[in-house]
Amino acid sequence: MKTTPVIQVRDVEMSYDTPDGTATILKNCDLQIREGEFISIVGRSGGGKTTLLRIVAGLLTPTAGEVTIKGNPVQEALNDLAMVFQKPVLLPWRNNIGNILLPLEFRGKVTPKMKRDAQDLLELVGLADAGSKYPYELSGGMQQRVAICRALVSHPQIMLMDEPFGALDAMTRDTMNLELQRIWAETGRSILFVTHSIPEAVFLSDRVVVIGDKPGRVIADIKIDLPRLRTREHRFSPEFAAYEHQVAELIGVKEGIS
Ligand SMILES: Nc1ncnc2c1ncn2[C@@H]1O[C@H](COP(=O)(O)OP(=O)(O)OP(=O)(O)O)[C@@H](O)[C@H]1O
Repeated sequence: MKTTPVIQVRDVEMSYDTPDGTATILKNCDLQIREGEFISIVGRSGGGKTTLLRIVAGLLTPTAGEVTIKGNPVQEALNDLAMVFQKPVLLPWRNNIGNILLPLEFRGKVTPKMKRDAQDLLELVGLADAGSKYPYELSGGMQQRVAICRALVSHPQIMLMDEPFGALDAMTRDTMNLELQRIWAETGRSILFVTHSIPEAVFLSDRVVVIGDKPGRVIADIKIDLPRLRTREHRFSPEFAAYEHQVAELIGVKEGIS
């Protein structure tokens, strides 16, 4: 893993004018992500996680501070980024290969090589036979895998993922965690991942970043020193439990760990 920061968030602030006055959602927010790192952002609901991710994606402009991607302003680096949302948002009238190729179509002509790449990605996520099928023929977890293929097809250096497995049942979510870890290991992407689930964050991440609320800012940046590739069994180790408790305490979770 190289040490060059691919994402640099410096002193970011985000405020909104509301009928009750100015609401400051993020303040003095600093974060650095290096090439190939998997970073999760956790924190209380409403603490500003999605806001921070959208600022990094260039979808929101911060009130103050800056975000750079490989040293450039976000707006000049959009080709380096791809985003995966909580819902897969696939076009129902296009088959799955057609959905995956969509970002490339927006940029110009789709070549046979790009089509082969899309098929390779389907194989990577275990859906080799799904290309000619339509989204409605797939389960929620399979559709989210197609959405991940769509994010990967343009070879972005950075994947931004906003609670992508939040709508899945626990078993499917576990499987998707393993799958995402494998894709991350095989493709070498930097991933910034927002989640409500502390076990998911600990399982997937090189570092778990905890956002405190009112206003949101980074209150802890915890290195997860567990071996790769992680297996289901790692979830039951004392080291894993210790990380879960450390993160839960920082968030202020009093009972249980979501
Ligand atoms: N356009 C807006 N105007 C005013 N307030 C906003 C606006 N957009 C978001 N907010 C507020 O910003 C805060 C942070 O929202 P955000 O979605 O980033 O939090 P979050 O940590 O991702 O929450 P959750 O975990 O529930 O998804 C919330 O209190 C939200 O109401």
